[in-house]
Amino acid sequence: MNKTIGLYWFTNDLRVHDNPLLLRASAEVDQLICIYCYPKMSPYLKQYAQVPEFGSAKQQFLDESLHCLNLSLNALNQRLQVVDLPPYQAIKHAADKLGVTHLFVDAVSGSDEQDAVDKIQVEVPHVSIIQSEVRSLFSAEHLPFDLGSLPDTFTKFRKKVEKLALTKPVEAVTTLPPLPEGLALPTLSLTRDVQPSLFTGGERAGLEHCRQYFASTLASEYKQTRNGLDGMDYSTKFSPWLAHGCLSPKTIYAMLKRYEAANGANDSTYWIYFELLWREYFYWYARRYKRQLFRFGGIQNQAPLTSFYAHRFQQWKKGETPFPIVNACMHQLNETGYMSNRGRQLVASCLVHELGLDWRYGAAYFESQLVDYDVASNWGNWQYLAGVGADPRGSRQFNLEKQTEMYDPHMEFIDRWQGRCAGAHLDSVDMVDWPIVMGSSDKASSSEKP
Ligand SMILES: Cc1cc2nc3c(=O)[nH]c(=O)nc-3n(C[C@H](O)[C@H](O)[C@H](O)COP(=O)(O)OP(=O)(O)OC[C@H]3O[C@@H](n4cnc5c(N)ncnc54)[C@H](O)[C@@H]3O)c2cc1C
Repeated sequence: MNKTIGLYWFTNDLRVHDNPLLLRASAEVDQLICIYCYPKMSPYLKQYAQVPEFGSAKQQFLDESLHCLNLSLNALNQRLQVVDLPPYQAIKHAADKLGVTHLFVDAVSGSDEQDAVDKIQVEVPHVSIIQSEVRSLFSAEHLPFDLGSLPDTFTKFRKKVEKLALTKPVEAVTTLPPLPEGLALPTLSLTRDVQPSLFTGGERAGLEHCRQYFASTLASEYKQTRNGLDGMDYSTKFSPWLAHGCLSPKTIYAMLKRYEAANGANDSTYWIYFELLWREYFYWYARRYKRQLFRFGGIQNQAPLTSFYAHRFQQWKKGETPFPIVNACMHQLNETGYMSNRGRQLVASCLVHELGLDWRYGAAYFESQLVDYDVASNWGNWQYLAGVGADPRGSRQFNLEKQTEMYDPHMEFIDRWQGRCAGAHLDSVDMVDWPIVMGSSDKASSSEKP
């Protein structure tokens, strides 16, 4: 009988523990190839984010996560091939060259990845595609509604799912089929200088972070502290590992339940689950709305009133606006690749309401910089704040002065991140900055005015 050859395409599921799809691959094929297609900045992202490349903290976290995954696979006599090709080309090449019979891929929430899977299904029909949820709390069969009937607000969604029993994390993969010989794909070696950073990528660091978090009492105070702006302890900081799939939400949930059993459940421990449900909502939202996630008019298909002021967008990105709290948050993002949830809400509100910019520019800039960038959570939250998403109130404008009084009353955060930007104005206020060249005809016409 012919050998079956599987190809496991890692996307945002960079782990070996609690990975039901990898477990399935290990049982179902005779040989296995593990690939990851290294992301490149798309022309769309370059245009909207207006940066030539991803932020260095984000890149470093990804590289560390891939390195760690490779080590985990090496321990199972396998290896990760980090491929310098777009997914469709890489998979097609492997299918043509080696006769891949099975493709294993997470049920992705990004529409580009799903388009690649759909194209493979059509163009390489002999490959069986096995897709299942690897990075959500629930699976599609688990949900008490069809995806097409996803509730239009988070609260309705939460009420339907929060009492559902969750399946436990799966047992660790202990063996993997061997790698077939003869696959020549252009691969990348990830040897960058490691810079000091807030987070270390990879499942080992992620699991260690969770253990330490739940070994402390922080979870019992989470609801009171979660709106902090600075520091490691006010919120869980699970997001970078969740976004890359170095941690699964089920693993976190299981640890949370163990913590509650040992220390008691309270509003704060529940609120961690509540926030994971927000993530879950956006995961299904992205799968439900696909490309509408990136549409100016959002899922409401109602384009907001806005304009494009190139200068204002640059000020926002660099943290040189007249709003110190916004500047401080943007400096924090540019330096670390991370920003608090409160900060994200404030800078997004500023971009949309104070600066009058198209929300997609802000979302794209976040995509290029955030160490925890997640397509669903990022674009879903931006839509929500721009009033074109799942917000029942339509739109949210934060009063930046009041927010500063509440969350940074002594301006410590602002000073730490140098948010006070002397003389910052939204637009030019000096006549010499106006881009009008006074020629003779201008003089003539201006002299006609009273
Ligand atoms: C404009 C905007 C863009 C955002 N972009 C992203 C993004 O790209 N990736 C991302 O993971 N989160 C994003 N968020 C959500 C949230 O800000 C981060 O998840 C959170 O700040 C991460 O820090 P933490 O892990 O300490 O969060 P915690 O407060 O400790 O929350 C625990 C977990 O719950 C989930 N969570 C919390 N709040 C939200 C939320 N509003 N939406 C979805 N999930 C949530 C995250 O997985 C988080 O790790 C965005 C929020 C806004 C307002």
